[in-house]
Amino acid sequence: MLPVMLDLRGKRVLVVGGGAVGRRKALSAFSAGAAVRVVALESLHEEFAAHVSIEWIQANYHADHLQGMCLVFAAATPAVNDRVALDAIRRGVWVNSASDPTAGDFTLPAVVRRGELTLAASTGGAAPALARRIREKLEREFDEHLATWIRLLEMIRPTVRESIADPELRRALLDDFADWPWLERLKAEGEDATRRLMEQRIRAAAL
Ligand SMILES: C[C@@]1(CC(=O)O)C2=NC(=C\c3[nH]c(c(CCC(=O)O)c3CC(=O)O)Cc3[nH]c(c(CC(=O)O)c3CCC(=O)O)/C=C3\N/C(=C\2)[C@@H](CCC(=O)O)[C@]3(C)CC(=O)O)/[C@H]1CCC(=O)O
Ligand SMILES: NC(=O)c1ccc[n+]([C@@H]2O[C@H](COP(=O)([O-])OP(=O)(O)OC[C@H]3O[C@@H](n4cnc5c(N)ncnc54)[C@H](O)[C@@H]3O)[C@@H](O)[C@H]2O)c1
Repeated sequence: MLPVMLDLRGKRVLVVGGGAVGRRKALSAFSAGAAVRVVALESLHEEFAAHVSIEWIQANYHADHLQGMCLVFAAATPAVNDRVALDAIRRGVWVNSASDPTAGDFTLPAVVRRGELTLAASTGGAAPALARRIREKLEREFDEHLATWIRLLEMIRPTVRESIADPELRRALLDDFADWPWLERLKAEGEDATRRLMEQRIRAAAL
């Protein structure tokens, strides 16, 4: 399996099934920028009333629903999901089956997001409940300070590039800023103090 980060902006995504699983997948695809269409037997779920860009079609799934889609999540009953997976594979549309990890092209990992950082845990379908537990553990270990740290690193990187000509020194400094004691410092002293200290170190290295 190849882990990838998909940019779904401007891509059309179909979700078959509007239960808890289908809605979760529709929201994930929507958050990744996709134009999402849900096909389900029941009428529009209230959770989606706020998400006007998610189109909800109350219908029995038909292969025609795959027309123009680049990705499909089968999240209905196992029998329907099997059909969706077969139809999609036949048409060359990438498909995920919520009921059978082997039926489609990919499975979804449990995800933690911290600013620009994404942590994903997958057991490849062996133990989804364990993937969730690992996600919870990662959430505790990597809290919001990590997002701030990454933002700081992104911010000071151009300054390091501009101020330090020696590539060895530049690398050593960036490597040091990306080391764990800085996260501890950030937690203890806050963002402004940490940024000032980083800037001091850059000035000292530039001398
Ligand atoms: C990671 C996560 C992401 C997400 O869905 O967004 C995800 N499942 C999550 C949770 C979860 N799913 C289930 C439980 C109940 C406990 C249990 O059954 O173990 C829990 C735990 C809970 O909810 O606490 C039930 C379940 N899941 C699948 C089946 C069918 C089967 O395998 O037979 C059944 C049985 C259904 C039934 O029998 O009715 C299948 C899949 N679930 C996957 C992903 C893919 C493999 C991921 C991997 O193995 O790493 C895969 C193959 C397909 C896919 O969906 O891509 C999400 C964590 C979200 C979070 O972060 O909290
Ligand atoms: N991946 C996961 O995390 C995970 C977790 C639990 C369950 N599952 C699997 O995901 C699937 C969905 O789970 P759920 O709890 O959301 O189920 P659910 O019963 O709440 O929802 C099923 C949805 O499928 C729709 N549906 C059924 N037949 C259809 C058809 N012919 N055409 C269009 N829509 C149809 C229903 O209208 C409903 O919206 C199941 O197959 C289940 O085994 C996966």
